[in-house]
Amino acid sequence: MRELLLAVGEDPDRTGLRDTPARVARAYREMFAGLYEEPDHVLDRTFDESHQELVLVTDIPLYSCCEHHLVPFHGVAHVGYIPNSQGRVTGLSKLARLVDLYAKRPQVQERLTSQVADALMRKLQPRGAIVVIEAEHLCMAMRGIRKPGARTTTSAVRGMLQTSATSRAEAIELIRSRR
Ligand SMILES: Nc1nc2c(ncn2[C@@H]2O[C@H](COP(=O)(O)OP(=O)(O)OP(=O)(O)O)[C@@H](O)[C@H]2O)c(=O)[nH]1
Ligand SMILES: [Zn+2]
Repeated sequence: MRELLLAVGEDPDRTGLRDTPARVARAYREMFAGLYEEPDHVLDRTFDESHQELVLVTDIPLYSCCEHHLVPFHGVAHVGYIPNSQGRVTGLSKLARLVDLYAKRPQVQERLTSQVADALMRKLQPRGAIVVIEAEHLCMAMRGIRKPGARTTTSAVRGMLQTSATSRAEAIELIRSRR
């Protein structure tokens, strides 16, 4: 970080910047903590609720970091799944924890979206999963093309939510009509 400050023409020894490299190191440790966490552990505890229809958590706030520019992208994630025939469900907070874990890595939005869906499929073996992420990329807002407000939507749909048009339509409708 000291080298970086020098490279942009700053004086890393001036009072305001003296603690910055260590401060940024601590901030990065937090922002990229997901690199050191095991996603499957998030979903270790499940409950047998014999619920076999859609479970959907919408508007999970999301902060991640674009791996191309190392600047933030932020928005919301909607995460849903249809439990398997045993009705194995996870705690609702775990869906948000999963989003957080993968968001706290250098990311691209597409990979973040599919990683969450794939972790759900792997661990819960649900009949289907859907993840939709809507985000604004600051690398497109504050620099470069400079289009603040432009929003990117990505989706990852697996299993029955991919193959059954009715199931997918129900989930999409619930995501669209929220609030
Ligand atoms: N697919 C995808 N692209 C992203 C994401 N975040 C940032 N980008 C894009 O990554 C691309 C990197 O393009 P480059 O041409 O290598 O970099 P650049 O010269 O800084 O590009 P500009 O942003 O167009 O100025 C840009 O088009 C970004 O908009 C993401 O999550 N997914
Ligand atoms: Zn970027």
